[in-house]
Amino acid sequence: MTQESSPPALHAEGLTRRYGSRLALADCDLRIPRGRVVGLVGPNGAGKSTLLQLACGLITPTAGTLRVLGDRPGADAAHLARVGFVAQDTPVYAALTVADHLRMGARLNPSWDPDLARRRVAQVGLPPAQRAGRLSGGQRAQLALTIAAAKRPELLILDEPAAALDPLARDGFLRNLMEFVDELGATAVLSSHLLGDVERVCDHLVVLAAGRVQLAGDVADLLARHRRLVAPRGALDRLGVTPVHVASADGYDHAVVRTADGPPPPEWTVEPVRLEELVLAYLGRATDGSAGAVERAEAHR
Ligand SMILES: Nc1ncnc2c1ncn2[C@@H]1O[C@H](COP(=O)(O)OP(=O)(O)OP(=O)(O)O)[C@@H](O)[C@H]1O
Repeated sequence: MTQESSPPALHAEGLTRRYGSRLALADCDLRIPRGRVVGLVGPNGAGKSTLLQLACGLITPTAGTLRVLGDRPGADAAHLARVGFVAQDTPVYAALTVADHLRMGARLNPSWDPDLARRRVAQVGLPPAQRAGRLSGGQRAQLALTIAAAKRPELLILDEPAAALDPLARDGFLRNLMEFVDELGATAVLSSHLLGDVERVCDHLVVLAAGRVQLAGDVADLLARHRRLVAPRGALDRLGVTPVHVASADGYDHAVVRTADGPPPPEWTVEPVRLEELVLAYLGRATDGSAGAVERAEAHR
């Protein structure tokens, strides 16, 4: 089966999760194809960790369905082995050494790749005899990534893995992540508040806000489907389309619109939209309460 013909990495239909009376995810439909590096972005409390924990089988949906690699998340040990997870605080066992972690990984995971683990530990300079409690935040993140990747998962899920790292450590971490994904031929889903990181490594984007999917699709398609219009303030009223979002500055309106809304009037300056602007436009729209239909760019590859 090719990556395109195999079941999607993640397929949610009407996915809903409540914590008591709090609605963390509301009726989400989402289809993430395989072979992508997916950026999951959204403000605090948007439901990102909830979605990732559902995908790992750590929690179950209140309503709706979620299929991961074609199966119920955490359906059995074999399915668990196909998914690697690096949780938000990149947890490791403080009293165990780096080498202990690798030994434990080998015992617990049938598909463990000892060569990959040893090679990566050496490459990122993790001292095997060092207790994990004495590693820096960046080193702990590298160890957690190494353990998740040495399972040789088909899907690697990372919840804000680089949040606590300095720019240099983050750069190294992301480079490593990309090498892993290439080497494993895996799909990766990472949540992040750092849009620069998402822009750098992700080719698929999911924007969540208030527990709902606001935007989803391959980055190239999403960028091609939107543009930025700039015109003197007030001209927008004559445009006759509903922009995704408008920001005003220095007497000008900057509107992010869908290309499907037709050609812009001649007095408008048309510019390509950047990923950060696109994300902010959809988040702004969700915050304004003007969110309408979810925007999706279906994957073509
Ligand atoms: N165990 C829990 N018990 C109760 N409410 C929870 C629990 N976990 C999450 N929530 C609530 O669900 C909503 C979504 O939380 P979630 O952690 O999924 O958001 P997030 O997008 O990952 O946020 P952040 O970017 O701050 O990590 C929030 O309102 C949060 O308070």
